[in-house]
Amino acid sequence: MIKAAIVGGTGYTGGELLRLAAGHPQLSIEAVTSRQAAGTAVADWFPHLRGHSTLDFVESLPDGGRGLDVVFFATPHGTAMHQVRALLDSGVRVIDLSADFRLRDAQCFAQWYGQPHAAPELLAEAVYGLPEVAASDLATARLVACPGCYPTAVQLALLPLAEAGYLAQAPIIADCKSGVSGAGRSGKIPMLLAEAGENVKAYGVDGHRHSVEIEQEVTRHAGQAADITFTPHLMPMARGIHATVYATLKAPVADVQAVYAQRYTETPFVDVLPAGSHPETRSVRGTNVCRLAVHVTRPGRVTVLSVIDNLVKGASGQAIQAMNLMFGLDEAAGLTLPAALP
Ligand SMILES: NC(=O)C1=CN([C@@H]2O[C@H](COP(=O)(O)OP(=O)(O)OC[C@H]3O[C@@H](n4cnc5c(N)ncnc54)[C@H](OP(=O)(O)O)[C@@H]3O)[C@@H](O)[C@H]2O)C=CC1
Ligand SMILES: CC(=O)N[C@@H](CCC(=O)OP(=O)(O)O)C(=O)O
Repeated sequence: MIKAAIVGGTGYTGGELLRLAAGHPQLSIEAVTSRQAAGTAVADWFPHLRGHSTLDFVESLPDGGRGLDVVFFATPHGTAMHQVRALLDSGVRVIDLSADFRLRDAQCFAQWYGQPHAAPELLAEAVYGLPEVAASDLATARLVACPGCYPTAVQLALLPLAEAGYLAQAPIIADCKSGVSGAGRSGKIPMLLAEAGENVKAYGVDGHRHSVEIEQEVTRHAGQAADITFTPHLMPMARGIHATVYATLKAPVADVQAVYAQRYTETPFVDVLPAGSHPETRSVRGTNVCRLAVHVTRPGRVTVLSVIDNLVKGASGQAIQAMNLMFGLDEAAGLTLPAALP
């Protein structure tokens, strides 16, 4: 049994970690923190977890986390980076769902996240935890940076073209839509039903922090610069991301569908749909699956449609997938149920 704790258990991703842990045969959540809910029962906070968790929230990790195998941080950016060093020194591995260890460069982090990095010496060690790329690094990782939700959907859409050397530097356009849970549970006015319902709106067009993360990673997969125009939109739904990614190839490729099918034959959570398909966000709701469809719209131009659940493959499910690989478990342990539909 893996002994784990969650820092930041009252948010959407913390709640999702607890839900997924309830169905995981080898994961035991020993403690879950919240400053505002300390002393109250997890089941009082999350009605769907009644009967699945007997824990009470605690203010901070008991005994500083010592004795645990792994700690998940489901906290806002700028939290984990202050606490990770002590955990690693105690022999506890860390999976951070925030952006604290995603960017390789501390100055770049400071520029996009508006604060200096508190542990820049750990950036080189942190494994960027997209399991479809990093499975072998995850096996030995002490510190894992879970990819952001939009970057997960976009990278999986581009990965086969990037790795095969087919992707041109530009234009590459990622037109993305997200449900409101992507913004967290802290009650921002634009996320209220009366504001987000019956409405679609772009945001962050002049610069979203995920642009730099997407470019950093696609450049790494391609081994050459990738210039990506990324535009997110807020959709009137609770969960889900739909990424429509327009890629330009260096030259026409004979069978792009086969390139995708081949790249993802051994990856349990990427489902390449038959040619001509249009994946739906509801088909992955509550699951760790990314569904992809590839369309060649003219020679050398590819449109990839990619859907994920932002809270599962985009956050907590991906974190558990990474944990499974870190501890030598079945990669899919605890993550196999299909979506609830409709
Ligand atoms: N929502 C999403 O779709 C995705 C989110 N992420 C990332 O995951 C992280 C969590 O997101 P989400 O669950 O949506 O966030 P929420 O705002 O819903 O929850 C944040 C949690 O962190 C706790 N917290 C806040 N500040 C601190 C602090 N200084 N120290 C300790 N605990 C703190 C809060 O509890 P309390 O204040 O009571 O301590 C709460 O439990 C973020 O970094 C987010 O960017 C990543 C991918 C997708
Ligand atoms: C709808 C919405 O607001 N989404 C969030 C992204 C959430 C996420 O996964 O990103 P991080 O983990 O990097 O915070 C946003 O655009 O800021």
